[in-house]
Amino acid sequence: MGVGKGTTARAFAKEYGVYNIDTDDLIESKENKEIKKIFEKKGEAYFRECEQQTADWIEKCVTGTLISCGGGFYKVKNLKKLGTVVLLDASFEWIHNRLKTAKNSKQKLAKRPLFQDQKKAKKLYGEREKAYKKVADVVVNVEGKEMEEILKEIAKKCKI
Ligand SMILES: Nc1ncnc2c1ncn2[C@@H]1O[C@H](COP(=O)(O)OP(=O)(O)OP(=O)(O)O)[C@@H](O)[C@H]1O
Ligand SMILES: O=C(O)C1=C[C@@H](O)[C@@H](O)[C@H](O)C1
Repeated sequence: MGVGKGTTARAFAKEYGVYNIDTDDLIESKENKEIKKIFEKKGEAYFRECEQQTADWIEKCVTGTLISCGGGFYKVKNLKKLGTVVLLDASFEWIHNRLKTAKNSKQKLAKRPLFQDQKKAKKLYGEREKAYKKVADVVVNVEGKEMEEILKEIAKKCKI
């Protein structure tokens, strides 16, 4: 969380004239509940089922679209059938530092149940780091880069 998936996806869509969708937004819309509430009322396992359903829908129905996803979405069974997987990479410290200074970061953190506790969040990052790199087709390090540079690198590496 917080590496900039949503912000980058929106900027990329604008620059390259494609549509973008976000799996967290799709789930909130389908469930008619914020993610925080889904975790509270139905639990994480239910949220993960929602992610798998979303992946199944994407596989069946979505083409030519940029998809930003939740931090745990990489675990869906059919990830590699959905398209080119781009990892926006940055260290935990860098992400955390930017979140501390970003103007909407308090709201952002409040919305994400798995990031309420910094120690636990760091542990989760450590557990996922290798798995993210394993599933990624393309890795773009975003630390200290301007958005323009990030977008160009994504486009070049994805041959767009
Ligand atoms: N290139 C950027 N320059 C400056 N601030 C940025 C940039 N990209 C993202 N941010 C800020 O960093 C924070 C996290 O970005 P964003 O919400 O896009 O992350 P995310 O990975 O989509 O998070 P989540 O998975 O929780 O939705 C936001 O406050 C956003 O405004
Ligand atoms: O990293 C995660 O597992 C999550 C990240 C968020 O984007 C949301 O998908 C949800 O809060 C879970």
